[in-house]
Amino acid sequence: MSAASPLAGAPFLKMNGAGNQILVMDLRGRDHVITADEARAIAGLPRSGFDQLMALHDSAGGADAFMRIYNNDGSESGACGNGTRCVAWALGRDGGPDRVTLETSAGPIVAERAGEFSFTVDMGPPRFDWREIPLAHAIDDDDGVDVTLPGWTPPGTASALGMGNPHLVCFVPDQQAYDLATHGPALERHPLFPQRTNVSFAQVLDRGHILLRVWERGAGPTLACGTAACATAVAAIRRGLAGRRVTVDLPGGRLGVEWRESDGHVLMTGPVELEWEDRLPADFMAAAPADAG
Ligand SMILES: N[C@H](CCC[C@H](N)C(=O)O)C(=O)O
Repeated sequence: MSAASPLAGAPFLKMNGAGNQILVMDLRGRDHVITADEARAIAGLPRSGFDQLMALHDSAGGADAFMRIYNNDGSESGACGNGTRCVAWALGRDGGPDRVTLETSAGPIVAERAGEFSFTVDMGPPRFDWREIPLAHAIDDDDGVDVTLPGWTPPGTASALGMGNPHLVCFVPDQQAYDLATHGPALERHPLFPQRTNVSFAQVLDRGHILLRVWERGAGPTLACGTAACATAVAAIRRGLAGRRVTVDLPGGRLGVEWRESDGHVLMTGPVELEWEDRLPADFMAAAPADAG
C-alpha cells in the first residue's frame, strides 16, 4: 500500500477571473497547509492547472476564511485580486453571503457581489514605502512616481508599488511593442526587488482607460492580473495621467478600478466564471511504499 496524500480526492473549483486561471480549494476544517511541491504538482495535472491556487483555511480572526495564495511555481503571494473574486463567488453560491471578509498574509480584504458573476474587492490601500513593497533599498520617490532600474533601460517610465504584493509598472507608448517573454523574466528578478516582482506594461489611452499586459511573478504571462490593474491605475493617477476611476483592459477581460479619495482604498470590479468542478486524483502524490519489494 502507498501512503495517501492528505489532498488525495480533495474537491476543487476551476474558475477564471477575466481569464486569470484560478483554482479554489476549500480546506476549512482540515489540518493541512499545501506545500510548494504540492502546489506545483496540482498545477501540473491536466484538470487542475492554474495561474493561482486559492486555498481556504479556517480564520482565527472571525473572517469567512483565511486565504493562502500560490503561484504555479509553488511560491506564495500576499494578494490576488482575480482569485479573490472567484473565492467570493464560491463562498456566496447556494445561498451564501453576498459580502465576505477574507484574511490574507497581507491583511484582511472584503469582497462584495456586484452582479451574478461580478464582484468588487476592496484591496486596501496601495503601499509606497520601499520596505513594504518591498524594494532592496530606498528610492528617490519625492514626486511619488519614478523608479529607475540600474542595468535596464526602460522603454518608458516606471513606478514601483505594493498592493499586498510587489509591482513594477512600466508606462510605454505602445504595449504591443514589448515582448513579455523577453522583458518579464529579467525584470521579475531585478535586484531592486528582493522578493521578485510582478511586471506590467501599461499604455494609457486616456484619463479613464488603460491597456495592460502583465508578466506575473511566479506564473509568467497571464491573461489578467487584478493587483497589477490596481497598481497600474494608482501609478497612473499619481502621475496625473488618469482620474480616480479607470477601466483597465487586459488580454482576458476588463477590470474597473477606483482609488477612493475618502480612505485611500483601491476598489476593483470584474467578472468571474466557473469552468468545472472536480477532485484531485485518489492517488495524488501517493508516496512510494517504504519497501517496494
Ligand atoms: N493574478 C493575481 C496576482 C497574483 C500575484 C502573484 N503572481 C504574485 O504576487 O506573486 C491577481 O489577480 O491579482
